[in-house]
Amino acid sequence: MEDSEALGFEHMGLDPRLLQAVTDLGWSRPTLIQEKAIPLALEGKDLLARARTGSGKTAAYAIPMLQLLLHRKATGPVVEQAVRGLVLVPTKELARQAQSMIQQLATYCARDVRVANVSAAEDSASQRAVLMEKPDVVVGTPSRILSHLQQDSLKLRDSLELLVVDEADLLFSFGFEEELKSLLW
Ligand SMILES: Nc1ncnc2c1ncn2[C@@H]1O[C@H](COP(=O)(O)OP(=O)(O)OP(=O)(O)O)[C@@H](O)[C@H]1O
Repeated sequence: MEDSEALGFEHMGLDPRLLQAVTDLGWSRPTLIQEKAIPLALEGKDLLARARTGSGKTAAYAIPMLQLLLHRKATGPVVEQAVRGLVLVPTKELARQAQSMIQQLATYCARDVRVANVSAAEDSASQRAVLMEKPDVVVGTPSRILSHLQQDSLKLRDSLELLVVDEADLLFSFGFEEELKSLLW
């Protein structure tokens, strides 16, 4: 956002650990999509957002997701560790990129919010082991997520609170529609 009236990260009510990560990344101000999306997502609104490539969409969903999870852990009743956030992406490469970005933003709160990419190249057994630890956020392609749901290595029904469908147009054009439906309905 080039406008001097832009709402800076420091005025979004973010956890200082997230602000520190943003500073370390050298981001002095939010991009337009971040400025618009983050406050609404923090209010708990459902969003459908569209912006050109490279406009910072990953952080636009990752920052509020991390903030909401941190806030819940800091202020809510103590609840069992569970997968509360799911990020669906169309390809393994995008899963890697999304996880890497989320992980960078979670650098200073990695103990409180754990993020796992189930589409990483490891075998299914290693992924099951990761899922047994109940990471707070799981990133993956629909086919991989569905396969873990079917094997019961991933359970979302009673715990999922935050869902991101990243690159939704690609996800649908890759023919994931049926998998997405079985996942989400
Ligand atoms: N507020 C910001 N200030 C400066 N750089 C930023 C900011 N937010 C994100 N970036 C950087 O912009 C680049 C693009 O971000 P990102 O990959 O999230 O964009 P995207 O919109 O998701 O792109 P794509 O559609 O290709 O996935 C990354 O290198 C990221 O580190």
